[in-house]
Amino acid sequence: MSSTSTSLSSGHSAQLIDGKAFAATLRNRVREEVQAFHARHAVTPGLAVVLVGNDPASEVYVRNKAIQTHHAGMRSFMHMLPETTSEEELLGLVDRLNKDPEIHGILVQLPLPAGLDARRVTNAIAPEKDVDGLGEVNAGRLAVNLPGIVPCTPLGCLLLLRDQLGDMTGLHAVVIGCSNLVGKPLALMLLAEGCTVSIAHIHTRDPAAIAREADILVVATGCRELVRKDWVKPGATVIDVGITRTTTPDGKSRLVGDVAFDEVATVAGRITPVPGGVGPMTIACLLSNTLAAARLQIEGKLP
Ligand SMILES: Nc1nc(=O)c2c([nH]1)NC[C@@H]1CN(c3ccc(C(=O)N[C@@H](CCC(=O)O)C(=O)O)cc3)C=[N+]21
Repeated sequence: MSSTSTSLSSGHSAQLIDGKAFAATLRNRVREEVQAFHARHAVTPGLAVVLVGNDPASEVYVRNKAIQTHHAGMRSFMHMLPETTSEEELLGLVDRLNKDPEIHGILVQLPLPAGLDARRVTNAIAPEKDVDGLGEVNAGRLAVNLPGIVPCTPLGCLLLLRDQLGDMTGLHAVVIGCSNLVGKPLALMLLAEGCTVSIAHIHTRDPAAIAREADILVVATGCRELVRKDWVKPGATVIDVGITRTTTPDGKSRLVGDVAFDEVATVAGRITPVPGGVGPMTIACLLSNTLAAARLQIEGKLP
């Protein structure tokens, strides 16, 4: 759905993958399903978001999450904790949220301030409430192809790719970046789709050469504009997960991705923009995961 050609003067120009429009469609579908769920069980799905410290960028995301959670007909519970919060206090909150029947999903915003063990906190979230899919139970279930809750950003990428490409069997997918949050789970999801998957990371000798083999190229490194035109096979589908905030010479704030968009769009077949690509899909998938978690807890099964 909703692809438009980028208006570049150069010969070949990529179709733009409109993540913002796709996310709006997904959020509407979640809202309808939340209504149907409420009609069956008289239960409103609830999402708890925990933010420790005051990182301004995180505060923006967290506020957006709360607004969109309400729009989807779900309840949102915000927990803003001071930078000085101890690990024991944070684990105590997670424990209370685990036991609270009004909460179906728990997300602890990352990164946590120095001194707090993110692995330990993430693992303390009950697996059936782990809407980020980052705990060992959900991560392990993904690795062995069992149903579970999968991380929001890779899920958003996968939904965009399925919508654009349909059956991906046999396509070569190259994922640049191997984080537990994005690259690694996405590589497993693409493998389950039947793709041949290569993962490039910080120690990869010639990432450009590997990227050039890709039918599907996903970039999740956090290195702004890492991927240039000569990294991309003509006609490839390019998904840009990176978001870096920069300031232009005239003092305006601007978001840039991990892909040099203007030049890559002249060779790629399809490409996601930043902003308006993967970012909005992440939040829409968080809402979808919260409903899935509520179904798992109330109906005993994942949708
Ligand atoms: N436990 C955890 N789970 C996360 O999923 C998580 C996290 N921690 N920490 C921070 C990152 C970042 N993240 C984004 C979500 C939406 C946009 C988004 O909507 N971006 C808009 C632009 C928003 C803007 O203008 O700033 C876009 O790309 O169009 C971006 C980034 C989720 N994260």
